[in-house]
Amino acid sequence: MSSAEPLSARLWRAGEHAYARILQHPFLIGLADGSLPREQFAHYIVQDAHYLRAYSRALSTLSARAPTEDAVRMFALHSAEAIDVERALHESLLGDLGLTPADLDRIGPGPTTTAYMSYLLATTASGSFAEGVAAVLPCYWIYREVGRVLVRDGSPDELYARWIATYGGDEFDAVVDQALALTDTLQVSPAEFAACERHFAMAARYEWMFWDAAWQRLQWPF
Ligand SMILES: Cc1ncc(CO)c(N)n1
Repeated sequence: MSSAEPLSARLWRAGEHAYARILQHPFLIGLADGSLPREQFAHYIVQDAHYLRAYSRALSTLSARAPTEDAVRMFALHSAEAIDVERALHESLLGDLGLTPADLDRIGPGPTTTAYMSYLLATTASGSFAEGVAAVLPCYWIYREVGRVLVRDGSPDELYARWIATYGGDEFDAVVDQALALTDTLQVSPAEFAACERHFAMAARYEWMFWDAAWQRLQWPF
C-alpha cells in the first residue's frame, strides 16, 4: 500500500468485486439489451426516487460537516442536484411508466432501500467526515462507470436509453470528478482508512443489492 497512491484509488479496490458483479447483473444486462421487463424497471425507479431523497440529505449532512468551504459548497450543490435529478428524471419516467407521485408515497421504500438509506444517513451523521465521504463515494463512482458501459453499448429501449443518458453523460462525469478530487485531499490515519474501506465496500455491495431488489421486485414480508 503506497501512501502516494490517491485515497480514491485505494478505496476503489474495496468495491471492485461489487462493481464486477453489478456489470454481470441480469437487471443491467436487460437494461442494455432492452429485455428488462417494465415491472422491474418501475420498481427500480420508484425505489430510486426514495433513495435519492435520502441521498440528498446525506450529502447535505456532509456539507454541514465539511472541513473546507470548497467541500461545503460541493456537497451542498450535489445535494441540490440529487433533488433535481429525482424531480426531473423520475417525474418524466414515472409518468411514462403510468405511475403518479401518490403511487410513490403509497409504495414507500422497500427493505433494501431502507437499509441503504439508513446506512448512508447514519454514516454521514455519525462517522468521521472521511468515513461519510467513503460511504457516499460508490453512489457517485459506480453509477458513472455503469453509465459509461451502458452508453457505449446503448439500449434499443427509448425509456432505458433516457435513464442511461443521465448517468453516462458529461454532466454527471464532472460531478464524479469533483467528488474524487475532494476525496484525494483527505488525510486519513491507517485506522481511519480501514474504516473508510469498510464503508466503501458496504455501500458498493448495497449498490448491487439495490439492482437485485428491483430485479426480484423485493417486498416487505407483510
Ligand atoms: C441506488 C443509487 N445509487 C446511486 C445513484 C446515483 O446518484 C442512484 N441514483 N441510485
